[in-house]
Amino acid sequence: MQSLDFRSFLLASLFSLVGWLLYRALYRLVLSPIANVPGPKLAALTTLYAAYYDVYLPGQYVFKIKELHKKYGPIVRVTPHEVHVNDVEFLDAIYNPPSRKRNKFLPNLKGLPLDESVGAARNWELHRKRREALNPFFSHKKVLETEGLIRGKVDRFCKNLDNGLKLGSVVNLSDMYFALALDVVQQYSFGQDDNVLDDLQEANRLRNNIARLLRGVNFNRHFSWFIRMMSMLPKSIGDSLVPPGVTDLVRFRKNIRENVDQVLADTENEHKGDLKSVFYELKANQELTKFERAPSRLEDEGSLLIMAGTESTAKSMQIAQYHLLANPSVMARLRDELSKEGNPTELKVLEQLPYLSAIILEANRLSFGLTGRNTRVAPDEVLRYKQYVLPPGIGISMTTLCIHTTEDIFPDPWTFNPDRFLGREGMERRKYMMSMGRGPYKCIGINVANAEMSMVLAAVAGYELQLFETDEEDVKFMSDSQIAHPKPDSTGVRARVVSKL
Ligand code: HEM
Repeated sequence: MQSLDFRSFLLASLFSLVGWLLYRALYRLVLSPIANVPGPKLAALTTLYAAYYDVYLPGQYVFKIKELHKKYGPIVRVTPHEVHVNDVEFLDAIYNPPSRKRNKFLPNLKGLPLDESVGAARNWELHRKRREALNPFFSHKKVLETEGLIRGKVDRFCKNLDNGLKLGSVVNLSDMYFALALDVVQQYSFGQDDNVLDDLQEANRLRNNIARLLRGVNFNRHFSWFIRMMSMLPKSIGDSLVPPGVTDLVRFRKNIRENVDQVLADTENEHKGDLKSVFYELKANQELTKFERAPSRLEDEGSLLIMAGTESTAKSMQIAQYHLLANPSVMARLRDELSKEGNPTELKVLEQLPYLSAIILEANRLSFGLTGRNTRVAPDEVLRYKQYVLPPGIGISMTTLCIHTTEDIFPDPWTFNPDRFLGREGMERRKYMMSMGRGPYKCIGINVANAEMSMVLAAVAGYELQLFETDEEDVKFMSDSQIAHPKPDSTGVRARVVSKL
């Protein structure tokens, strides 16, 4: 009797499950308010379609989406809950509508579990509060005050080039740019750094770890339940099953937590340093609630700051450097511009140089910033795109890939051409740049990144470098995993130091 009851229970559960799946399929394909948006039926039916391109191929969904637009037109349904628009004139409606609210889209925040960081604040109001606490550290004025810190690091960078020249060895510029960006953002955040520029083997190890960690982002985003499940298993079993990127993330966060704890434990501010650094100021900011200053919240904020400040900046610097070395005419024009100004090193002068600024913009364009679907949600507003009505709660995205390779705006888009940002037309074109994001969520570190890039690129132009076993695929956007990844077996941009000019 008991086994009969159990069988009936199983059967009833099975029927309910099948019924629920059928209803869900019907809803997604027919009843959903975005059922009329064109796109592959499989993408409308299940997120596994996106997962196939994101995780299995991997990092190819953004490229597939670009293809889908050729077939389906400027608006495509890319998952059951999300549409993608390929129309630069719709940028502001998604990212920067004056005095209207935009939230972030929950499924896209699951890739990097930094839940309490400013970047993961899903709700516009919470985001604004966190952003306001950070803004003062990133103003242009504040960056000018930290010029000496960046100059010290650029000098250390050049010492590594001098060493390479003396020893006749090959230098790994990717490791060096990574170390530069990491040292700077650590100083900015914690008032001290690990001086990774002095230990390039460590820089190489850390760079590879972070790249591996980022390669895990798409998996985490689609299968966050798996990560949660693994974390419940005994450590010995869990550790052997989790993908390598997750172990790296745990190690990375542990390191950040130690930094945060050191700042919190430094009650006399003995290690505060001369400059105001983010976490020393946040811990003293009485306007923030206790939760906002709690160690675990600060650990998330620190992890985001270090990761965002290091990886993206290092990437843009590598891209600029590669193209400067691969295109002697571009390097010649940069050297000419610098020499006409008396080879300046001051940030205030460097940031006014039009060609150097155009090189930085072009490197940022080809870095593609955050390469995934940068999805927003209008919480209380119906959006309209052509004849399509997009009700509140629907995810709407545009990828930087689509924007930065729009031929009408950026002709011959895969060619490194700083000229496209010069003159009146060039100025006009800048408004379509998305590498730093747009609107209230846009990059907070723009001024820091620009300062680092202009100072180091000007300094390195003073050396004759020759690329060593490096080609464009070492810097090209070939797969998306939060940021652009080059060919999988790339060892970075490497060069021989031929002479000091
Ligand atoms: C060339 C270098 C950089 C690029 C291309 C870049 C790109 C971006 C992009 C696209 C976003 C927007 C994310 C979104 O819309 O959700 C962002 C956010 C952010 N970036 Fe950067 N970034 C760079 C450098 C930096 C630096 C140097 C720092 C720190 C010193 C930094 C810290 C941040 C932070 C904290 C956020 C989150 C801002 C928020 O959610 O309000 N970034 N970055």
